Amino acid sequence: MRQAYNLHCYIDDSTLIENAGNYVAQIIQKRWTPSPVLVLCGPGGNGGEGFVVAKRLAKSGWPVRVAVLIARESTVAHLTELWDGPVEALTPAALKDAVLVIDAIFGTGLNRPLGGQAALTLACAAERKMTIIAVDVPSGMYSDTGASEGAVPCSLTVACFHKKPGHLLQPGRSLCGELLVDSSETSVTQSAQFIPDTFENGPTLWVDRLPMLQTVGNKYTRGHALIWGGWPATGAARMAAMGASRIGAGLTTIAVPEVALQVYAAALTSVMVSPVARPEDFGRLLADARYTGLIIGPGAGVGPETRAYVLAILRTGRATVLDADALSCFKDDPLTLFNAIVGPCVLTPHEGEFKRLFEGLLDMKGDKLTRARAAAHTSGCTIVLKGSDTVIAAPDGDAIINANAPPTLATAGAGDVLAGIVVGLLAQGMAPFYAAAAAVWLHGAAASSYGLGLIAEDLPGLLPKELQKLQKIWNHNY
Ligand SMILES: NC(=O)C1=CN([C@@H]2O[C@H](COP(=O)(O)OP(=O)(O)OC[C@H]3O[C@@H](n4cnc5c(N)ncnc54)[C@H](O)[C@@H]3O)[C@@H](O)[C@H]2O)[C@@H](O)CC1
Ligand SMILES: Nc1ncnc2c1ncn2[C@@H]1O[C@H](COP(=O)(O)OP(=O)(O)O)[C@@H](O)[C@H]1O
Ligand SMILES: [K+]
Repeated sequence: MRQAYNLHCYIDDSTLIENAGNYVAQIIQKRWTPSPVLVLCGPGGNGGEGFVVAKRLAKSGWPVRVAVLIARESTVAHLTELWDGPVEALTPAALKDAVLVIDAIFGTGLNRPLGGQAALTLACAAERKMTIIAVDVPSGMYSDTGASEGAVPCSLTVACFHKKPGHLLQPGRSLCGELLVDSSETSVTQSAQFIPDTFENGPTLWVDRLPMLQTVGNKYTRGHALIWGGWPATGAARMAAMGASRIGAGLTTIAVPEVALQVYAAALTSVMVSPVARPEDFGRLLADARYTGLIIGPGAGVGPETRAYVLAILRTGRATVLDADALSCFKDDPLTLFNAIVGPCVLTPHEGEFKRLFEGLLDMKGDKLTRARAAAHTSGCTIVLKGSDTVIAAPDGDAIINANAPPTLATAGAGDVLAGIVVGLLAQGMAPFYAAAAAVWLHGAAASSYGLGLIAEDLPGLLPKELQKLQKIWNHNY
């Protein structure tokens, strides 16, 4: 499983360069009819792959020109041998009549902003709306982080050997355009020697850990999710409850302040409501060990009451999700929160909430993967740092990047449903890191299946179809 999802590692080897270049050329030949190609080659392995692309296309009769960033004598000797045709200087003038521009300037070796003629030429190609095909990564994009210093949007990126984090993290993912991966036998064999700690989210990572129904089970054996329901924003907890129920929690209860009882009760049917008149009532509820997954935050409100309920929940040591206001209310005192965490816990912040909680503790200028990992380490929790490139990070350093979420999820309440899905899986006994990853993926898949016009209320009802698809994978594998 780990090998298949390796997102790190680069092998500087001429056989691999030859294979990668040939793969890119094959893709180009499959997708385009012979047309004028300009291959932009840098001084390292990426440039070497460019030479191989040029050689292969030229051999097939394509009109190919090659432009190099620095004099051929200065590039790595064994790479220049890959192309024995003429070369031009890599400047905007080289673009001339090219129809396809192959960006083989820099790959994973980039360690500073793209500048000079390389940046000018790519910017000029982008401005002229030429078709740009990136070899491995768009030059100027950092493969470890997806950050860009000078990269331009490409039509197609052909990742060599395997995906890197930058192919999935923004803005890198958007800059890549369509992404294809060279999964040839050699590349898979070569990357198998690495032990990765960063994965792309997908069922392979967690399908065998999903809760399975037992023929002789009852609703209690499927777990009981308890949600703190705030007031007056009651919709948030109700959406979380529907997420928890649809993902399979046998029972879902919302604990609500008495003032809100009628609102909640009138709006719910299978989800139960339990009134809490005084803080002690909530303590009594929590003492019932049949609540196997607890969540607080959606619509909870930011204030001392929410803080007190968060700490009461954490004292149980049971599997917990802290979302939204449960995070924001510890803005000035995050260590009190982290010190109180003694059991399995998932934090699901969006960037705003993340900043509130971790600003004084972590370097906020770091990339998303690094920040999520550092937050997981600092808090001792699984972190779900949300967005179009949600990162799920575990305290032990493993991290998963999610890439299946459509932008229709940028709608009020989508995060509340996600938090509910996570707690629903926790309540059924799934471990936090995998529950978080499965929830994020199912949330993205559900939203994708709907298309435009999605609102948060739609999401829970879309989960059954996605679960049924996963069951087919599970049945096939096990
Ligand atoms: N129907 C309902 O009852 C709803 C209730 N909600 C609840 O409303 C409360 C406030 O939630 P909000 O999410 O509005 O949070 P907040 O109001 O706490 O934070 C939003 C602020 O953070 C900033 N921010 C920075 N990066 C952001 C990002 N990537 N995504 C979102 N905001 C970002 C925004 O600019 C904004 O100023 C929570 O309790 C939430 O559960 C919302 O979920 C919406 C639906
Ligand atoms: N542009 C986007 N593309 C994909 N997913 C997104 C995008 N914007 C937000 N999301 C997802 O939608 C959800 C929004 O959650 P959140 O910001 O907490 O909103 P709310 O509090 O309104 O529920 C998260 O799961 C987030 O990852
Ligand atoms: K490149």
